[in-house]
Amino acid sequence: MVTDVKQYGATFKLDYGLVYWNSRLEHEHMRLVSQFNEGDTICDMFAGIGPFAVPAAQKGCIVHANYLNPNSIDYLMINAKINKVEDCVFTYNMDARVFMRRLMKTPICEDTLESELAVSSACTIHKLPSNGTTDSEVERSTVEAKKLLVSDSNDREILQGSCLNSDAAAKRRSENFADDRFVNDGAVTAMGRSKGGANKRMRGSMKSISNPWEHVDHVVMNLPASALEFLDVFKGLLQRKYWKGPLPWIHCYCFMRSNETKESIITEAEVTLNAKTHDPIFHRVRDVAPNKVMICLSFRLPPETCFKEENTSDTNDSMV
Ligand SMILES: C[S@@+](CC[C@H](N)C(=O)[O-])C[C@H]1O[C@@H](n2cnc3c(N)ncnc32)[C@H](O)[C@@H]1O
Repeated sequence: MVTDVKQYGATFKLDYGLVYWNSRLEHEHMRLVSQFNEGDTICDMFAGIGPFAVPAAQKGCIVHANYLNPNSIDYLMINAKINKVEDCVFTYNMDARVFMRRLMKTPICEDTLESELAVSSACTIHKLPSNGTTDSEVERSTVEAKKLLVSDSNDREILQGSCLNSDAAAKRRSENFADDRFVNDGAVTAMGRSKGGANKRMRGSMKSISNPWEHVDHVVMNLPASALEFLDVFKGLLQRKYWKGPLPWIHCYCFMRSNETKESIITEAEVTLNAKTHDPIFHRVRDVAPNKVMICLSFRLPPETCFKEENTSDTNDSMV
């Protein structure tokens, strides 16, 4: 059943039979987005139909939103369009670990700054991975995405519009912003495609756009049953020589059962990260069952986790 729901200023179209939606998370979506600033770069590893991604984009953030279920990505793109933020939301349809590794992959050639990002955007919905056929999860999700593409001509228009736009924007970002995160009005306007809405707002107000391998402000991980396990993706993910500014905040959702404590959850995260977190923030989201609460563990990514050693640059190629 297709229906429309509203969360604060955003409208979401969804089919309850095809996608995940939990209206009890409304306040949590808004709480987290309230921590983002205009111009921030956000990665949402488990984006669903966009309850973090769309309001973040409405706020003037650039959002890289990924999900394994192609039906959800379909609705995410529809919702980005409904809310007039399709130019700020880049969508990906692959396993979350593969997504992060591809997004953070540094330029193939430092001189041209040709980047894997364009490949990443292109291969998500309407193209096969360039030569990444070794990863069965990407392969599977891409095949599913291809099926989706031929299934409905109305959706196809939206899918292709969004993808083409993402590709063009990614290319422009490679050309214009690779050396300098701080861009002028004109460069940002060049990203805009539709009239009015968020784009109009962005023209006058957006301050910076970064290549994700250079800077990301927040990573959202809303997969409470196993997000803690996915923290391993950050090991050696970034290259110090490219990174600019502070490391990202990670917002990792998980369940805490009666036999667990705040300390045991943090320890589990730190074991996976292989590093200590500094002043992690522990937020209780909601009671899920008598002995189970959903929590959000937020912390800045420790440098010991994410920077590969300078002399192991080949690690970047072996990751995907
Ligand atoms: C709890 S939902 C969160 C959706 C959205 N962020 C929200 O708040 O409504 C997490 C979803 O992640 C998807 N998922 C599971 N494993 C995944 C993976 N390896 N990569 C990407 N998405 C995955 C599942 O389909 C699951 O429904």
